[in-house]
Amino acid sequence: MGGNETQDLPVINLSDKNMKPGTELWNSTRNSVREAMEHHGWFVAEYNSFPAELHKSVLEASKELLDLPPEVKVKNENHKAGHGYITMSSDDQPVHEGLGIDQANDIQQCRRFSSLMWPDHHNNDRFCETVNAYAKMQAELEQLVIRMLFESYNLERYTEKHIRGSRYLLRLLKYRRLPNGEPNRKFISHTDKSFISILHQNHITGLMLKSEKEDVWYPFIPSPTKFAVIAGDAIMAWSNDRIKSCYHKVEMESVEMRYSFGFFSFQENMISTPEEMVDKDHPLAYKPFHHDGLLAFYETVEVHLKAHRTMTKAYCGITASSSESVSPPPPPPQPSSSSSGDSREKTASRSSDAISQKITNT
Ligand SMILES: O=C(O)CCC(=O)C(=O)O
Ligand SMILES: [Fe+2]
Repeated sequence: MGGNETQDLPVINLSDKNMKPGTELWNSTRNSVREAMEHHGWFVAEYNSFPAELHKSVLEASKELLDLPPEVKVKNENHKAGHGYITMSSDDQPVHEGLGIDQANDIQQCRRFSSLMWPDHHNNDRFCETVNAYAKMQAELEQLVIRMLFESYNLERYTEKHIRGSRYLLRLLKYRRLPNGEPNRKFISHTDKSFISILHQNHITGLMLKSEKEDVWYPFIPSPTKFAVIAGDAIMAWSNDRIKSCYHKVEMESVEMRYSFGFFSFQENMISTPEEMVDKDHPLAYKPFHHDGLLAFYETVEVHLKAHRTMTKAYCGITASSSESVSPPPPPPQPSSSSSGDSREKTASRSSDAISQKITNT
């Protein structure tokens, strides 16, 4: 695991009604967000600007969905890796599963998804409305973080275009302890390939977040109003390495099921490092790139490299020899065959529990 563990999570309250742009409270919160992202690569948002029942209802919706038989869940095919059905098993038992709902903030996409999962049910409205309301709430939180971060770098002129070009993936995840009673450590340390990821969950612990500057693992303490906001590989490149993408993993020991909700933002516009991010201490480190191109590239690298953010450097990094001419890396293949909110290792075989891991659509 590496590093020590500590309990003092960096928590930032993002739901104060008085926190309007331009106020002192906004400015100090904005500065805390930037500081935490640069120091740790993540922070915990205390956020309650949504109906309290939404956490409960998205949890019920997840259970209902993930309880479907595997032959139904695999129907959620998506040519974008990590957007479909993901499963890992131990002793032939699924111990980790995830289903992605691409563009879940769009009700039509939720309807398309639910009619695939429940073709015989005429009434999927409740499921659709729940996941859609949940994704919209998460998108608001993500956009609040983007607004604050961009402003903290005096880059607010890019905010609206960035938000308009954002695409969101909601992934509903379920974890159980291994059949032999051992803790589930299948979800190994990795960085997400998103711009920003937001993780939220039920009451079962297990998520660990590594602090970039402290080299310490923090166990996330769940609550319905606590969200782990973490930097993905794309924001690392955009920020010219001022914000490093966050290594995180799941180690869960409970006999009770752990459910979590991953919300991942991706950028449709070309991503290029603003010149304000470059100075003599921070020479330009990345070429402009397409997010989908980065995701597609990650799909081509060897399994043991996928979890590592260093691959972003390999894709669009500027090395001493390439710094002379900054030409963008190739765009993604058409139609886009990219993506994923994560890049967990696909075949993390460990002799102790004979992991057999199957990932669909990745
Ligand atoms: O279950 C969690 O809390 C983590 C999920 C995650 O890291 C991912 O889906 O990339
Ligand atoms: Fe992740």
